[in-house]
Amino acid sequence: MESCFQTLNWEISSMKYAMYQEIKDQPISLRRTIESEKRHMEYISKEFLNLDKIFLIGCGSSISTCYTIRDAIKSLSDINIDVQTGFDFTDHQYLVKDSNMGVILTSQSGETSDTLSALRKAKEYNLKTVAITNVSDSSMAKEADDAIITLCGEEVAILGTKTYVTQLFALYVIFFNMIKTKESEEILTQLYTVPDLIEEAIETTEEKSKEIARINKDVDLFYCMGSGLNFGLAYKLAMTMFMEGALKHACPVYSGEFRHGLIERVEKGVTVVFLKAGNNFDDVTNRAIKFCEDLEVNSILFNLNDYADIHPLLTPFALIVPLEWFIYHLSIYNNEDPGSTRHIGKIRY
Ligand SMILES: N[C@@H]1[C@@H](O)[C@H](O)[C@@H](COP(=O)(O)O)O[C@@H]1O
Repeated sequence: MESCFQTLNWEISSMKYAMYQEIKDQPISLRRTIESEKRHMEYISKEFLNLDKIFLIGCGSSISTCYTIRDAIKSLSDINIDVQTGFDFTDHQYLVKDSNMGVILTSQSGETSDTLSALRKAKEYNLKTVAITNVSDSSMAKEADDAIITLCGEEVAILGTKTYVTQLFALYVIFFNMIKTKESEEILTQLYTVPDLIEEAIETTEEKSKEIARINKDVDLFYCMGSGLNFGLAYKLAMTMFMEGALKHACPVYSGEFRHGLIERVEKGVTVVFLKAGNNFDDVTNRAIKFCEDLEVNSILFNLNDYADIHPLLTPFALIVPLEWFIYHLSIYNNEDPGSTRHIGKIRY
């Protein structure tokens, strides 16, 4: 498949860090990917429909999309999905040759060694494999049985912006096409409004997020909490956005686990970022928010209802841009380039 890099000619402003332009590139990346890969994703959806089990493999930003789709569809269907890191799949997964299972490997670069070795193991056991990657001539794109190529152009910022939304989008198309209910069809219809939604959020959410960043610029540790499908986003926020991007300490917490650890640490001076979908997934998150309020914890709330009027199972698409602006400006307030890296590059160790 022809590389998309030569055809994209976006101007990178020399005055801003790479992440700035990459936030802005998200709508065009989505539109190009939809135009080029929509039918292909629907085909993969059919191919994977009758499998006994589907493994989703990735790491960092890429595994966060796997957690999100797993948790988004589990309230609507009993599709058997198992999310694993490449290392776990390679080192600890028992497999039987020729079993009726499939593996979807998510990787911006298509080269991450742990995910690549999982692909090679899946092939050794003759399982169906599909890579979702941003690099059309990467090892994963070449070695998997099939590959969905996200057309984002080069992504420089370490934490993953446009590759995150397009990868997540591809997983939604694949899995929501497997569920034929009225609700899933409504979600699929709304999914195709996401490029417009993101375009609008890029224009309208920066100032508010910048202010949140200013207020919290000296915070050292951010706990990131969500339940249901928002756990995947909380994971991405902590692992790649705060730690890799803003170089701040952070820890993802599943809201259901709040009272088994973090509850003993919350007090005035501790900061918790809550992600809310505004539906009944949020019961346990709401209880944690109330508990923290009573203890004067520094709570930062990103709630779907404040940003978009879409189905709660699409929440990550509505919250990602305000979160990106928050991380972008938090980094600037701390004199850090949000896209740079200290020890690990875009192409891995
Ligand atoms: N520092 C990077 C992360 O930012 C990235 O999310 C992850 C997965 O990379 P890829 O999606 O290319 O497999 O690898 C590294 O850990």
